[in-house]
Amino acid sequence: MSGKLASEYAAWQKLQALYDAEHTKIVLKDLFAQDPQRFAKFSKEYNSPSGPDVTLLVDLSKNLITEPVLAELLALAREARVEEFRDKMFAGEHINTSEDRAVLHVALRNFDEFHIAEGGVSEVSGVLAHIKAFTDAVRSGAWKGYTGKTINTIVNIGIGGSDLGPVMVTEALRPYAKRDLAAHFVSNIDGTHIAETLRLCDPETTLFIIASKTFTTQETITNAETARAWFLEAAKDKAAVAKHFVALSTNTKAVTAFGIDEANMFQFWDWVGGRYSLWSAIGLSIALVIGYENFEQLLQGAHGMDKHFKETPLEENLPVLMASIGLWYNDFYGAQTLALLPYDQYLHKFADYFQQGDMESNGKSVTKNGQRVNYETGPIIWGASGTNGQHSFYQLVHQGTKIIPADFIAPTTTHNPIHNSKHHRILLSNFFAQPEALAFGKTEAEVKAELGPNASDVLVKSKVFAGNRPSTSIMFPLLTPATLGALIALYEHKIFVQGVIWGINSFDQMGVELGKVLAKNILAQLETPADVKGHDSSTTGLIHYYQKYRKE
Ligand SMILES: O=P(O)(O)OC[C@H]1O[C@@H](O)[C@@H](O)[C@@H](O)[C@@H]1O
Repeated sequence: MSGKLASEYAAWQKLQALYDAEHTKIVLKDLFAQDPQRFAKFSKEYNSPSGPDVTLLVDLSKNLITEPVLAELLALAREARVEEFRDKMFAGEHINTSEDRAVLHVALRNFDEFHIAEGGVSEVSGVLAHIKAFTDAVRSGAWKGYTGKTINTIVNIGIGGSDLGPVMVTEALRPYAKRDLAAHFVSNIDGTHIAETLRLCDPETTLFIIASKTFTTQETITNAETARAWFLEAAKDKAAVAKHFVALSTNTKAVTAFGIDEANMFQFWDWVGGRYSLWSAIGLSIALVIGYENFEQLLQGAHGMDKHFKETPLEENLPVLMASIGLWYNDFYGAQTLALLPYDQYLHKFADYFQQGDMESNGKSVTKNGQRVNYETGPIIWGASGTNGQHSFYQLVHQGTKIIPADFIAPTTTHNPIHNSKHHRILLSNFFAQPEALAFGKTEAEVKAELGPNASDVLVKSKVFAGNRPSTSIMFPLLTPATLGALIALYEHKIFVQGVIWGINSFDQMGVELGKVLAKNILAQLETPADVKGHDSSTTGLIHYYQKYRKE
C-alpha cells in the first residue's frame, strides 16, 4: 500500500482510458469469432503444486476482457504491490493494521512449508493433534456422555465466521459424513433457532460445541447458556458439563468462566480472522462430521492453492486473475454484484459463506491510510445453487438492465450418479447452456427466424437476449475435501488481492461493531416505555408498539 488511492495509479488511469475507448467494442460474440484460440488463451488449468491431487479448470474466456485489458489489469496489480503484500501476509507481518495483527489463515494449513514467525504458529500442529484425538474418540464411540452412552448428535453454537464455514463445508462434504452423527448449527439469537434444535436432541447423547473467537458474542453466549440450562435440567450435575460441552476460542478466561474444562478448549489465535477460521479449531465440527483425515485433506487442498498463489507469476495466478477481472467490472463497468452459482447441490451454502467472506472483508470505504476512496470497493455477493436460480432470478441476469458478472461452478462427476448420472447430465447441460446464452444472447433476426413471419414486433423484441453478459466457469472432477479446500482458498486470495488494490484493510470489521453497541443500549430500555430515550421518533414509535403488544 503506497499511500495512493487506487484511482491514482497510472495503470488505473490507463484502464479508464481503455474502458472509455474500447468497451463498446468488447463484444464476446465478435471476440470469439475473431479468435479461435480465445478459450485456450483465457482458460487456465490448475494442478495442485503440493499435497493431494486437485485440478480445476477456470475458464475466463467469457469475460469482457481482451489481452490489452488483462495486461493492464495485471499492471495495476503490480503497481499496487500485490506481490509484496502477499509476501508480507505469508511472512506474518501485521497487515491488519487497524488491529495490529498478522493475517495467517495460511499458517493453519501450512504443513511446514513456509517459514512464518508469529506467536502461536508453532502451536498449530498441537491443536490439530487435539482435534484428531477428540474427533477420533467421539466418532469411535470411546467418548461417552454422562450416562455412558456414545455421542450421536453435535450442535455447533456460533455465529458469523464461527458458523458459516462449518455449515458450508459440512454441507459440501456430506458424501464423506458419518451418517449416524447428526450435526446441527445454531447461530441466530432468535430463540426459535435453539428451541427447534433442542427438540431434535437428547441430552445424554448430544455434544455442544461453543464456537466463538472472542467468547463474548451476545448471540453465542446466550444460546450456549440456554443449551447448558437445558442440559442441566436433565443431567442435574454440573460435573457432567465437561462431557457435553467443548469450546473453540482464543479466550481461555471466558471459556473457563463459562464452566468448560480447559482440557476441552480448542485454541486458536488472534491472527485468525473469524471469516477465515474454518481451518482452525473452528473446524472441529467439520472434523467430527467428515473425520480428521478428510479435514486434513481440506487443509492440504487449501495449502496447494496457497502455494500456487504465493509462487505463480501474476499472468497465471488464478486468484490474481479472478480478482483483476472482478475489479474490471466493479470499478469500470459499474457492476454492483457478483453472483456465485454452483451447479452442485452440496455447495448450496457457498454463496452464503462468501457473503461474509467477501463483504465483511472488502465492504470498506476508507483506505488503510484513512483516505475516503473515490471508487467502488467490495461487490455484493449473492447466489444460489443449481437450476433453482434459473427458475427464479436468472430472468434479470439475462434480460434485466443490470450487468451481473457470475461465477458458474460445477463438478464433472457427481457423488450421486443415479440413473447412470442422468440427473447430472441434465444439470450440466444447464451449467453449459447458461453462460453460453448469457455471452451470446439471441438476436432479433434469430428470434424472427424462430417465430415465423407472423410474430408481432412486441413478441419478437421481448424474446431478444442482448448477450455480452460476462461469466467465469469453474470445473473440477469431483467435489472432494481437497478440491473444496482449493476452491475456498482461491476465493479467499481473490478477496485479498482486491483489498490490496483498493488499499483497504480486508481483515477488520468495524462496521459490525456499531450494531452490537446500539442493540445493547436499547435492550436496557425495553422494559418500561418511560426508559425509551435518545432515539428518533421512528425508533421510539417502533419500541413503543412492541411494548404495547408484547406478551411474555
Ligand atoms: O467468533 P466470535 O468472536 O463469536 O465472532 C463471530 C462473528 O462476529 C461478528 O461480529 C464478526 O466480527 C465476525 O467476523 C465474527 O465471525
